[in-house]
Amino acid sequence: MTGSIVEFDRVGLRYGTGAEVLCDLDFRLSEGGFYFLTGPSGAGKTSLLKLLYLAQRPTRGRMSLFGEELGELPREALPSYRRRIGVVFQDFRLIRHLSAFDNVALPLRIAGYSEAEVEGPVREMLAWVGLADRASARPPTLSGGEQQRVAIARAVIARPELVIADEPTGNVDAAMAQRILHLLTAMNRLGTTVIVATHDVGLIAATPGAQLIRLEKGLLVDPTGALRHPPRGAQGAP
Ligand SMILES: Nc1ncnc2c1ncn2[C@@H]1O[C@H](COP(=O)(O)OP(=O)(O)OP(=O)(O)O)[C@@H](O)[C@H]1O
Repeated sequence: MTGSIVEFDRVGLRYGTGAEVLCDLDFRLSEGGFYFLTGPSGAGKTSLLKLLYLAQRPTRGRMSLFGEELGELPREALPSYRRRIGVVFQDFRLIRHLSAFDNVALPLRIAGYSEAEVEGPVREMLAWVGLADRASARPPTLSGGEQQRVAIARAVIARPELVIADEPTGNVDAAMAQRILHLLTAMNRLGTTVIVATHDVGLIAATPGAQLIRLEKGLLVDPTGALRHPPRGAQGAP
């Protein structure tokens, strides 16, 4: 049986003094699984992803990541956790003054790779996402779809243990969406756990082995209980 990479135990989140936007979330994600997070606009998908990539802390309940309970972790420990996670943000968050190449290279440089080790993989990844000829372009000169592809390349380049992607195909055409899905499923086969928030039913249909996590008004819809108690050996890999 695979272990859980993420465990939520009655997790709730509210922003400031507002109502809870996530309530009583109880679920586990298996190491090596592929998950789609779905639900209507405003259901709380981005908020749930923010908890996973440690941009927000739960206001209630307990959450563990990579087998560690987060409530007990000092703030200084968070960066080392974040380095194990690749994130594709809904609004990309590229560094404006760095070229596409340097944006994608960033996680490798932070991890201490030499320039000789960075060059080849970054060029290869940019070629994979169709941006070989845009390597020296800065984000403000790239289209939305091109920026999204740089963001995806940056999220996966350092082979993180967990990839979290918020609508990663929202700005690209159907052929590029398939290519991005292929990249994510290939990483998943190598052992990376992947969670993708999406409204794209075509993407979900093209990934038959993936598991669905559905949120509605901040609540997890899990009628079979499969997300609370994953069956033995469940991986969800396509
Ligand atoms: N920083 C914030 N401060 C206050 N409320 C917020 C904040 N971010 C999100 N919300 C509220 O939390 C709820 C869930 O928003 P969230 O962005 O998580 O939904 P979503 O499912 O990702 O929506 P979409 O599909 O439109 O991206 C919404 O009611 C939203 O208004």
